[in-house]
Amino acid sequence: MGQGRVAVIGSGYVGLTTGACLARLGHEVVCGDVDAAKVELLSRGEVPILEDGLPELVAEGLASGRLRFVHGAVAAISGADFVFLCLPTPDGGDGRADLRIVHAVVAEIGPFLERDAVLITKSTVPVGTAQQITATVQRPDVAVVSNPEFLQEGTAVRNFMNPDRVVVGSDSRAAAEAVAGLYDGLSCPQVVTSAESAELIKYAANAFLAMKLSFVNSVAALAEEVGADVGEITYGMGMDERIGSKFLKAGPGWGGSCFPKDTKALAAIALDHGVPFPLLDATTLSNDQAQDRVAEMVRQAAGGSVAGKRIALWGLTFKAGTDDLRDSPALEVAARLAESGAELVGHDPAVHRDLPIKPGQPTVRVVADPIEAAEGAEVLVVLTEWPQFAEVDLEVARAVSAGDVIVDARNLLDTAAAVGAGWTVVGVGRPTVRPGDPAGSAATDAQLPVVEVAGGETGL
Ligand SMILES: NC(=O)C1=CN([C@@H]2O[C@H](COP(=O)(O)OP(=O)(O)OC[C@H]3O[C@@H](n4cnc5c(N)ncnc54)[C@H](O)[C@@H]3O)[C@@H](O)[C@H]2O)C=CC1
Ligand SMILES: O=C(O)[C@H]1O[C@H](OP(=O)(O)OP(=O)(O)OC[C@H]2O[C@@H](n3ccc(=O)[nH]c3=O)[C@H](O)[C@@H]2O)[C@H](O)[C@@H](O)[C@@H]1O
Repeated sequence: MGQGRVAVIGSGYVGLTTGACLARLGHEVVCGDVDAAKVELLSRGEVPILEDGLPELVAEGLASGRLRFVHGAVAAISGADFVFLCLPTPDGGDGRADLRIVHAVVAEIGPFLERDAVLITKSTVPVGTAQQITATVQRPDVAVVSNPEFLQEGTAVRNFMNPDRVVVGSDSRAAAEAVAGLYDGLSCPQVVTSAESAELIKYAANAFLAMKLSFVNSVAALAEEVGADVGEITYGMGMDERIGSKFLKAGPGWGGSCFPKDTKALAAIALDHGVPFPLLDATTLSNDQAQDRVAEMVRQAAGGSVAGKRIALWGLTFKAGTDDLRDSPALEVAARLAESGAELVGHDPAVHRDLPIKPGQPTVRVVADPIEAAEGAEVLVVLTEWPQFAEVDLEVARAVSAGDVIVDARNLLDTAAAVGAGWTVVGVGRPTVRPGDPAGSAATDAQLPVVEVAGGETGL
């Protein structure tokens, strides 16, 4: 396995996972972050984000001495052969990625990098960033490698340790292969490319996944109009191996810290290079529409207007299994309801404080229990697919609510049980089910029947 001392700059979702996992793979890792309070917490083994398995790995790394946390980037790179940049690259406001933090850190550490160190962008950065960094560093002995990260929040450790692939791209094949060598303990293909290709692989992968979800959410909108069920449709579509069954769940739009910004950033890259790429704008537009549609479902469920009405929100994070609220579709829907005058009470297993939806807007009052959120609510809305919500006693929820409609924007709940408890259930992309109706086609993917037919021998 490739060996070397590793510095990781930025100890957020990506940097902390990278540092802890590389330490598990046997490397000596020093993580540097500008946030002194975070460094202090991490040095004590306290992990400030919800990420399955990460506290255990951090504790293991600290105990073995292979993982350390220091304040600042320069302090982290002393003695490092490999320096990973895991810094924020947010939307700069016009869709383009804002690289100010990346460039500032590169300028800060450039003169202090060890001789022959390799500088690696793990942050998602636009095409040409490796070239720009090379120009900023002005060190012929220092190679720059793009090594994009594909982990998903909530399953970050598992994804890092069992990746579909590791991508490394650079002008220097030797440097790219040395970085790939750090992952030799993992059994996965290693893809060695140019820096430009590696940078684009990351954006293309994220935008493609976002496009897939936008497509499904538009199919869901159509299904609602024609009386079809998106669960049945995606089940049938997903059996085609060229399409695949993953990432086909309709919902309240997609979000998170990366899909929205990366889809816009790729659109900006295409625009800047004079390449028409209309699918990307359509992907974002369709997502806005999906969020609008869920807000409209809630308005209809409230009798045409939510003004002055209490609405219960089950789920606030951008998906289950994470505490991340960045670009959460749940908060996008909440913002639309707040603009229409709704009073919002929310519950989320990973959120323990009231939330300002957006600057200048009212807050979601956050309570500790889903039943408490339902108390006095005119409409109950499921916005995040936490499995805990499927366990709630819907009869009790119905008894404390002021209304009788659930908008299940994740198609999560047991519709038959909900209807049995007196609820009308409005799902995404499927027919509404009311008490007295047959339970309808509320089957989940797992429940759908497949009739196996013995294949004939055609000789083809
Ligand atoms: N969150 C995710 O699931 C994934 C994110 N990415 C990409 O990885 C990059 C980082 O994302 P996250 O880890 O989510 O961000 P984050 O916001 O969770 O973490 C960034 C960290 O960098 C630190 N930092 C900021 N300025 C600094 C400086 N000047 N010196 C040292 N540390 C500094 C912050 O204090 C923070 O701890 C972004 O480019 C993102 O697009 C890629 C794959 C997955
Ligand atoms: O670059 C990144 O930051 C990461 O972005 C996503 O990972 P993540 O943001 O953690 O979240 P996902 O699991 O991809 O979910 C994104 C959004 O799509 C939604 N989603 C996902 C899957 C699905 O079938 N339906 C659906 O609505 C989720 O609820 C969520 O709002 C990518 O999946 C990662 O590969 C990538 O590394």
